[in-house]
Amino acid sequence: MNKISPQSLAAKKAKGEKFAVLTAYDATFARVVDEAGIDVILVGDSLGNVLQGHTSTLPVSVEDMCYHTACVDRGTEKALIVADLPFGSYNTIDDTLSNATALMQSGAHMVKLEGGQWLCESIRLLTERGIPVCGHLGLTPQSVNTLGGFKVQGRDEAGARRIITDAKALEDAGASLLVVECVPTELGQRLSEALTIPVIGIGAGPQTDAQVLVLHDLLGISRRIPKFVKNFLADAPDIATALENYRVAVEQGEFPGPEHSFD
Ligand SMILES: Nc1nc(=O)c2c([nH]1)NC[C@@H]1CN(c3ccc(C(=O)N[C@@H](CCC(=O)O)C(=O)O)cc3)CN21
Ligand SMILES: CC(C)C(=O)C(=O)O
Ligand SMILES: [Mg+2]
Repeated sequence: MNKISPQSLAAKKAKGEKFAVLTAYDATFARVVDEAGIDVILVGDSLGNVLQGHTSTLPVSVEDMCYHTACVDRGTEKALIVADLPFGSYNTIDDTLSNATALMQSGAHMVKLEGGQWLCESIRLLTERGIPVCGHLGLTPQSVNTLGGFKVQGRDEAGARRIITDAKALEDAGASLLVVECVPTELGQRLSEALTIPVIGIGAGPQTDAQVLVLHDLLGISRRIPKFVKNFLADAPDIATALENYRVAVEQGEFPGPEHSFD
């Protein structure tokens, strides 16, 4: 049984303690991430980019996600495992419940889905059935074709208000965590203040309750490196130390800096 829970993460926020989240997709990296003291491992659909070589997350299947979640589960002792529901796997309530069940039976402790108010009924049903939920707002990569690219979201006041309204709706529906991707620093701060549940930022500035990065980006081996990424292996002797340095930098509020944030 993992030692980190939605409740222990909520308690950290209540005490003003920040925590680190990192992706992993296999047992060996999951073990190294777990041993670095990182509280949450995200089995992200970013595996479509970093493992499969696609230019988006859209081709990733539920089968792919279950396979990698099971691999990560075998390498993890302490961390909470969150698995992405991939593109097209939560279009209907029935699909949402059966695909989330498959991820949980593969070893996930929580599922993540991208979107706002339209997801509230799904989130209510999932939590009623014992499946904790992480929301994902701001730049939602599964919607890259409707967004018109990987662009910063919530730059104007109306857009920022829409994201805050969505975030409160997800929390009210029962979400335990919220990822916010690529929004201005000020909006990252407003979201963290507006919500009781921990807000995990990626390109959302230093004021969020937690930070997440893609493992291969942090190690400096990804094809394209977004602005919000820091290569932690550049100043470390090995991968284990790089991951520990990332965790400490997040916990102490030293990462991300202004050079990794949008204003
Ligand atoms: N390797 C990897 N890292 C990620 O962070 C990641 C993935 N893959 N795949 C899924 C999504 C896609 N993500 C992305 C991809 C590109 C940008 C990007 O190019 N952002 C611009 C912002 C442009 C603007 O100012 O509007 C940047 O400069 O970082 C951001 C997030 C985040 N996720
Ligand atoms: C970038 C993070 C938040 C994600 O959703 C993923 O890795 O798929
Ligand atoms: Mg994802």
